[in-house]
Amino acid sequence: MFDTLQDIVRIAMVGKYTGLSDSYLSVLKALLHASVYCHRKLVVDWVASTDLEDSTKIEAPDAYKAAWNLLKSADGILVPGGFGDRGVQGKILAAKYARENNVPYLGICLGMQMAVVEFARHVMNLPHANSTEFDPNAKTPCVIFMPEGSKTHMGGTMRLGSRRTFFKVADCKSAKLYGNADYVDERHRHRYEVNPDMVPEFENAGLKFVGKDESDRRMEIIEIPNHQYFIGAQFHPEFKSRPAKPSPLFVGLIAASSGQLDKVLQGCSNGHVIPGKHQFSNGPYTPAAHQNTNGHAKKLANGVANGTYYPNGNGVHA
Ligand SMILES: NC(=O)CC[C@H](N)C(=O)O
Repeated sequence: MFDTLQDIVRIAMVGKYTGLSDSYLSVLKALLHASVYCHRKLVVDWVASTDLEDSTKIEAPDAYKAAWNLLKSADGILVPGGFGDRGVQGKILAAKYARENNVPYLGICLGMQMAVVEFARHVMNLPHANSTEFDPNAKTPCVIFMPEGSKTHMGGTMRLGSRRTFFKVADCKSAKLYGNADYVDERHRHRYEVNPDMVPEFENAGLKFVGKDESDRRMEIIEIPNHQYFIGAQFHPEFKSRPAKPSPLFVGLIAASSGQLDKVLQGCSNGHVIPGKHQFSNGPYTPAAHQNTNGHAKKLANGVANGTYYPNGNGVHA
């Protein structure tokens, strides 16, 4: 199927490239599933985020030029999840470029958090905005350590696994892509989150938090409504993408990057949901159901410690 596709869609994937991690491979597969759905031949240009940074311009001007050329010739930009501060500035620059030039953008986990920092710095004029992951004493902490976590017990306190996101804005792009669902269960893996106290400021400036958790205090999906496709998710939609069930947010990215978003969104509101539309028939967590489906007791323990856990039985822990 892939080999018969002619029209190319070019996605710049901006990350750290010191060896491909499993999570990048999942993102790659999710891009592929969505591209086949949109009848496009996927070309992924790997852009090392450090190469976009000013320091590279001086130290390795050719790498800097090559990275920016790749970014600028992409139809869409994806910034995946990650940990550690190397290359973070480059991710912020990629989000800025996408936002300012109306280029489709999908930010996943760290890619969403950096889009929030970028928006604070350059739209809201808050030059000291940062995540406390990268500056624990940030003057404007717009991404903060999750209160229920513990800095001294890293492994066990990550917010992990399937959690529920409730759509707060009915006519936003992401809700439509998910088939106008009221909520969706997706997988998580993070320790930091958008500072809920800054949400009204962000929303007044035009960054909308269209998906939140059940507490309404944890931000799950961002959108810039007047941009062609600028979406960030705190969760990892790539983990539930399958060849015949592409992830809706990835379909949105590829559709926007190949001039098909309106058609896809129209299809969604006419009831033609993307085959990847997630199963919503799952009840809230029960230990027996969870253990019967996959038996990952360790993940279960983490999940329960950090709030409500929603198994959904369709490959959540695959
Ligand atoms: N998976 C990720 O991208 C994690 C993002 C960020 N490092 C956090 O812990 O919240």
